Amino acid sequence: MEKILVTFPAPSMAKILLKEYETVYNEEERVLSKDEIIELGKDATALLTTLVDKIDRDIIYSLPKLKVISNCAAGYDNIDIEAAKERRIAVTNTPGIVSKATADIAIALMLAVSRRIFEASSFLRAGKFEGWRFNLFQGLGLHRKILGIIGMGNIGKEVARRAIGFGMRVIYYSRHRIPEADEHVFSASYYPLEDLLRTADVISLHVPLTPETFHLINKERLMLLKPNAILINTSRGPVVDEEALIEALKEKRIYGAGLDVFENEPYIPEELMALDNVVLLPHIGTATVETRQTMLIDAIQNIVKVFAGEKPDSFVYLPE
Ligand SMILES: O=CC(=O)O
Repeated sequence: MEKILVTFPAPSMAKILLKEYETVYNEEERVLSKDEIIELGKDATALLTTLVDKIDRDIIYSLPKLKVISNCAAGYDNIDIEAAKERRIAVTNTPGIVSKATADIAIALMLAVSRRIFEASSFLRAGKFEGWRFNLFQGLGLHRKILGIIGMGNIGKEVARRAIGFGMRVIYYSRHRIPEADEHVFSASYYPLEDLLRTADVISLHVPLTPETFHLINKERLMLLKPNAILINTSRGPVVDEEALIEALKEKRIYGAGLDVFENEPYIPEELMALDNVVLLPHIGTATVETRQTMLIDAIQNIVKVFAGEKPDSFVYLPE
């Protein structure tokens, strides 16, 4: 009998889709501890997880019947993939559907930082608005500015599409160069990383978190940015050296930053909270009703397909 541990309070639709299986749900809005996952999942053949569940080697080796870990997220840095491979446990994710909602949040952050939306809104709510003033909250325009996309996968491409609509010029850096035809479709030219950092007015990060991308944006690279540059991160917090970014923002070496992700979520350094030139969001890149619903359906279908010996729509690792 297949048995699924769902680590988060999934909507009732999950129960309908999983009705044929034995299931255990965490119904509380809190992250399960390692011991709880091991205890609740002891006979589980599948785990349905989210990005806040750290599925480490201990968990993977403590669940003897496990066949599949289905992460309801695009990123999978929360899962020890090596350990899963050693035990021949499939790991699946939901990258397709998240692109548009995440790209929307990247653009929302660009506008919020460049046009100082939250500063201006707080000013008004504080009763300080005394009428139109020539110099009131002048920000920076995006039109004709250069957007540097780092990581030209599904999300990066959606950001490029949107930015073109704002009249931006798009350049990109990616581990794998996209085909020339695609560069044409997305009106994006390839730049080596350091050149992109020196050239772009707005930089948006869309890489997965891996050992190679940890602190990809470090102190030295932040030094390359233009004085009016804006950095947007909707990928994973540790891609940016947060301490180095705080220094750059404090010293006003760049114009600002828009962050949906942080190095040690949910911890946000006080110093970051205190700055005016940064917009902070609580990791809501994929948080639309439509996207979360489809992510859940996709994640469940991935489990069902692994159970049936079929190829899931998206996987990080699938045993032969
Ligand atoms: O951060 C969200 C995701 O990886 O889906």
